[in-house]
Amino acid sequence: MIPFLSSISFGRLNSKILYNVLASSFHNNHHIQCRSIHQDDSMNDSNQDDDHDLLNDVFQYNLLVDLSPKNVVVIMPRMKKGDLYRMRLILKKFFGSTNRNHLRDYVRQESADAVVFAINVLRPRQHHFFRNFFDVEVYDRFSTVLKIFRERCSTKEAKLQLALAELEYVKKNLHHLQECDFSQFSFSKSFGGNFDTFYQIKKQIIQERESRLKRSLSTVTNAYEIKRKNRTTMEIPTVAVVGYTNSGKTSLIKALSHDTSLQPEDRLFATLDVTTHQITLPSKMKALLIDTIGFISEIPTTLVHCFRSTLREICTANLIVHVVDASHPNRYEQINTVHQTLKEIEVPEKLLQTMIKVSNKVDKLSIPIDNIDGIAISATERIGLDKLARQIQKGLIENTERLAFEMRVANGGEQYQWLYREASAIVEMKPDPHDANFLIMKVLITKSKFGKFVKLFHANLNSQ
Ligand SMILES: Nc1nc2c(ncn2[C@@H]2O[C@H](COP(=O)(O)OP(=O)(O)OP(=O)(O)O)[C@@H](O)[C@H]2O)c(=O)[nH]1
Ligand SMILES: [Mg+2]
Repeated sequence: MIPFLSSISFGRLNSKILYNVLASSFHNNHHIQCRSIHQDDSMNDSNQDDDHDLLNDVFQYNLLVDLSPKNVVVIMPRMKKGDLYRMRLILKKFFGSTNRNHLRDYVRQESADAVVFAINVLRPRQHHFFRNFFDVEVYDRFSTVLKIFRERCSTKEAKLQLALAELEYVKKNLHHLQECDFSQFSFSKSFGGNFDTFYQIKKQIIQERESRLKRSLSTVTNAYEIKRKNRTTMEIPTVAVVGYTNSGKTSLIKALSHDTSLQPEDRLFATLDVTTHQITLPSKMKALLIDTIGFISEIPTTLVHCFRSTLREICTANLIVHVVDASHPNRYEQINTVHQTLKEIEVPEKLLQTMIKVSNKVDKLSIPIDNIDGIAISATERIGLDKLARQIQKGLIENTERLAFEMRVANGGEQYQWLYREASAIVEMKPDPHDANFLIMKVLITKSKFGKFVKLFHANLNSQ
């Protein structure tokens, strides 16, 4: 059965009818068809951008379909993002309005198994109300993202980080619980007290669990740090591949590294663990590409913070490659989201300035490649990969202050052996035309190793 996802969006406050209905069906997550049923002509004045946003958001919620092949109704307030004040008013109006009966009829008519509110966080009271009112599972944006993370994360670190994020969510909302009417529950008896006692006990349990989780996380993170430091001492430069979720980061890494274990997927948050993959650049210099978690707009900051230790890989990389899905209608918003998130996790200014922007999926575009911003590539069709590899190499050489130098060494001699072992890359090696016992070697080397070489062999060299 093809999962069916439909969306209901509330109209502007001053419109007579509060919502219009969008119904969409998905085929293998690739294709979206939308039919808009306007309840009232006043909705027809909605500008196209709004509808565009709406469709895009509906598309984002296909991730839910992916998790549970059921019918899902998405309720989407028509308002500017982040306009919390209006959001509250809309919800308030909705609470008191007979429109909710329309919505319930709609949910029943579509035989929906879940209702998603396309807003960041529903208050517990609202959640509780809607859960009973619709008599199906109710999600907000935060719990949707958490649900997906929970289903997909596999490493110990990701699991601990997620548990911490969930706890943040519970903690943040705990004081709102006081607004709820819990008279129907029997907890006060079992806790031997009133709500305050219950609240205090809950708070204490949460605090204890939080410190336990933080302790375990720091052990795991330490092990992770040791690995990272080992990499640093190996002096293999690292490149963090970042971007909006589903932009093609994993596909690009797979194309550059030929690592068949990588599985790009057409779903949001396919990658939830940071992994590294070795590549060889045109100069034969080795580099490690770091596959990272995709960013998403309006991701709750608590979640970003909990993944901070994982995302620290980005801050400590030698270069950042930003992958943009050039075929996505909302690519500019996605670019902004990525920039904002990078700022939020405090990526050093130098890395931001030297960041390489890559426009992926150009095979899906009809415009000429020259008109595309950044380095135009297609990871799956292997377009533009050589140019990108050269650009990565250039960026790495500059950011890691590596030097290129050429010298004449005895074939098989001490200097030859040392350079062979220690240089980042042997760019070129050819016999000396005047003496077959000697070679002309062109190498890439770190500044510190260059110093060592000079000291060890008392060489008088000029780097390039
Ligand atoms: N047509 C086309 N599709 C691509 C290209 N690159 C990636 N894709 C598809 O886009 C989808 C997402 O690719 P991924 O590589 O998993 O994207 P990601 O950025 O790693 O996604 P997350 O890990 O979820 O953040 C997959 O279905 C890929 O096959 C491309 O150049 N052209
Ligand atoms: Mg990925």
